[in-house]
Amino acid sequence: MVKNSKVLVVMGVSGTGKTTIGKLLADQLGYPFFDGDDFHPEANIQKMSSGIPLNDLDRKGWLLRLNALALEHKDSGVIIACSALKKTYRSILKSGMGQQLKFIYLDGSFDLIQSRLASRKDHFMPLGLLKSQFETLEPPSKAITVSIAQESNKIVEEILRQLK
Ligand SMILES: Nc1ncnc2c1ncn2[C@@H]1O[C@H](COP(=O)(O)OP(=O)(O)OP(=O)(O)O)[C@@H](O)[C@H]1O
Ligand SMILES: O=C(O)[C@H](O)[C@@H](O)[C@H](O)[C@H](O)CO
Repeated sequence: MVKNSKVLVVMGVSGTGKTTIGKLLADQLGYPFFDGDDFHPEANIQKMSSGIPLNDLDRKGWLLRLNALALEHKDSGVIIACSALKKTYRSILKSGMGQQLKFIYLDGSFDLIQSRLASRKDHFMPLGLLKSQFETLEPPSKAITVSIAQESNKIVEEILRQLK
C-alpha cells in the first residue's frame, strides 16, 4: 500500500526508464523526485563516462547517501531513481526502512533498452556499459515488476494499480 510504503525506489539497468517513469510517478503521487545519478561522486561519473563499469566499492558510498535520503523522507514520501542492481545494494538502500521502502523494477530486454539508449542524447552513460549492467543485475524477487515494453503513461498506471 502507498500508505505504508511512501519511499519508492524505481530500479533497473541504465536506460530502462527510471528517470522518465520516476518523474511521472512523483507527479501522480505528489512526492519529490530524486535521480540517483545526481548523487554519484564525480569520480564515479568520470569512470562511467570513460566506459568503465562501477564496482561494489565505487557504489558503496553512493548507496549510503541514497539510504540517508530515503530515511529523511520516510514519513513524507519520495521517489528515488537508482539502478539498485544487486541484492546487497538493495539491502543498503533499505537499511532502517523496513516495509516503508518498496522497489519498483522496470523490466526490459537488452535489445529494447539498447534501441532506446541509441537515440538518447546528452547523457554520460555510454551504450557500451549496458552489457555490464545486465551482467551485474540480480532481478529482485520482491518488487513491483513492470514491463517497459509499453508507453510511459501505461507503465505508471500499472505501478499505481500494483501499489493499491
Ligand atoms: N516507456 C517508454 N517508451 C519509450 N521511450 C522511453 C520509455 N521510457 C523511457 N524512454 C526513453 O528511453 C531513454 C532512457 O530513459 P531514462 O533516461 O528515463 O532511463 P534511466 O533508467 O533513467 O537511464 P539511466 O539509468 O542511464 O539514467 C530516454 O531517451 C527516454 O525518453
Ligand atoms: O549502478 C550503476 O552502475 C549506476 O547507477 C548506473 O546504473 C548509472 O548511474 C545510471 O544508470 C546512469 O545511466
